[in-house]
Amino acid sequence: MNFDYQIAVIGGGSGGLTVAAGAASFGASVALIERKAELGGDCLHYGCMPSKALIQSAKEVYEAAHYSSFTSEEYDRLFRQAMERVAAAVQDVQEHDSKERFIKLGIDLYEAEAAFKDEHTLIVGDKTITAKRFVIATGSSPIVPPINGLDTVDYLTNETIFSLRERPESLAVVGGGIIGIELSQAMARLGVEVTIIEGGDEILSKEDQEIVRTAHDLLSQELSVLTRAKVDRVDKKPQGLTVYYTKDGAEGSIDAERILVAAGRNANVDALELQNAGVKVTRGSVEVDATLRTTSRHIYAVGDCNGSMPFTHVAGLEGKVAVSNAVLGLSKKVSYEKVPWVVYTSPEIYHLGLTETEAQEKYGDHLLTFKTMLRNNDRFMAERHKEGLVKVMTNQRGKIVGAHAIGEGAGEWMQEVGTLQALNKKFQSLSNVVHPYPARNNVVSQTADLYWREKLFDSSLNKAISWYVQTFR
Ligand SMILES: Cc1cc2nc3c(=O)[nH]c(=O)nc-3n(C[C@H](O)[C@H](O)[C@H](O)COP(=O)(O)OP(=O)(O)OC[C@H]3O[C@@H](n4cnc5c(N)ncnc54)[C@H](O)[C@@H]3O)c2cc1C
Ligand SMILES: NC(=O)c1ccc[n+]([C@@H]2O[C@H](COP(=O)([O-])OP(=O)(O)OC[C@H]3O[C@@H](n4cnc5c(N)ncnc54)[C@H](O)[C@@H]3O)[C@@H](O)[C@H]2O)c1
Repeated sequence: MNFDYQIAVIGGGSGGLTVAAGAASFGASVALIERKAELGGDCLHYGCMPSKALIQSAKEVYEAAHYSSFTSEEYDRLFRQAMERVAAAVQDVQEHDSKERFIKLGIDLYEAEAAFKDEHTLIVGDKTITAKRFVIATGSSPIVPPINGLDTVDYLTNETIFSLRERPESLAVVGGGIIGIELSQAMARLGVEVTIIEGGDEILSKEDQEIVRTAHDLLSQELSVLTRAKVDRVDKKPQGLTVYYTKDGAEGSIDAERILVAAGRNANVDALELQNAGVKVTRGSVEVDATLRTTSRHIYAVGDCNGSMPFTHVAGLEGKVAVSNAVLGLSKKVSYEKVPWVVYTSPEIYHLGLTETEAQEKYGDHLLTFKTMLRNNDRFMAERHKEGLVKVMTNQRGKIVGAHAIGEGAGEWMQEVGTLQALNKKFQSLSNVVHPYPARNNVVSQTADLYWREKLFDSSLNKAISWYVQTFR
């Protein structure tokens, strides 16, 4: 059977663009279908890029506020400037992800929503295209929980918050996950009074508990955090709204000008008519095996839509694996064991592998945990950023099973541990690498030194060395 294309990629975000560009570079005929006017997906338009631009602007304002206090009018102006800077940053990257770039690679672009007609046919707007293989990369959208009255207020999500130009006086945030926390801190630093309402026991539920406690304490200095709080309803008021919630059995309420919903993500699968192609959806996401194949063998799924790990670098990783399998015919498996992530709060949080609780469950008495508090490191003392810690867990031989940190710039300097793990090196080998003093990553080698201290202290080798020094030197 003849097909219009060898590969049709649905979705022009982080995952889809990686697949389309990779497939075209190997000489495949490729169709890329994107329902929005621009390529780039959530990361570029409503996610990583605008949020990181906003976080940087907010950080500068926050640091400046240590030296001179701003009036309400000055905060209004700084807020507008921050939002304009966000738009400029998105525009910069948009040029990099331009349609022309992909057309030049020989890819046929379709600007329409795609739906499967049958296993090899897509309806794309008023056209029909066929392909031998498909990669679904349709991403995710914000979950809007069924809260009474929420639909009567003009609530914000990550898709609308970056379009704000006027500073709200106050903001209630539903959800204390990564999105809620990053955006809340940025807003607070731009002069918005923020209250986070989190239904679970703690914010940032996927992080190591000790790291979360530090993050919670530090964030509470800048904004209000309510945990174990269930939002019951939202009432619209002439000026803003009131959020009613139940916390620990008691009812409470807060008034706010705006409300942001950051309550998790839903995979974008509804429009695809996946049943027509025999593709199964499990727990709301496209079901895939370790090679990223769906229940239809010629159809693959990458990125947020498959429910694995909703990060841009994971969409990129999966995109590369999908190219190997769908284009080159390999059966490469994707592994998430060595995938780190960073929460871009101030200070940043770095996450790799198991948390301490998970590692203790898995390794029990065989687990080694090495920890350095930043207050015991010269650079963090010098910069007066002493809050935070580094924690690395290994097995008895030094194989890294988890690494976590909270501290100024942790997203950059902790990746040293991620690189060691990816290269299958033992944690203690870092002790042999000379670090320039007082670079922040000294705190990582300082932590690796603890391995030797633990291993040598009280060991028979240490006793023999002591005997040798005392007897012969
Ligand atoms: C506020 C925020 C901040 C974030 N920050 C970070 C961060 O700092 N680091 C990080 O790693 N991750 C971050 N993420 C997560 C990251 O944005 C996602 O993991 C990433 O965008 C997923 O890429 P994707 O290709 O799966 O989906 P997307 O990038 O969302 O792309 C999917 C594309 O498919 C299109 N589409 C959907 N359905 C159809 C259809 N039927 N037909 C045609 N087109 C369709 C959509 O329009 C979209 O363009 C953040 C997310 C948010 C919301
Ligand atoms: N720095 C980064 O890499 C980065 C930044 C932002 C987002 N992301 C990605 O996006 C994903 C989604 O982020 P997210 O924060 O939306 O989701 P999430 O699932 O991490 O957090 C959602 C939070 O909302 C809470 N919640 C849900 N319904 C609620 C309700 N009705 N009332 C009160 N609380 C409620 C949940 O308990 C949870 O803690 C992240 O897991 C991450 O993978 C990554």
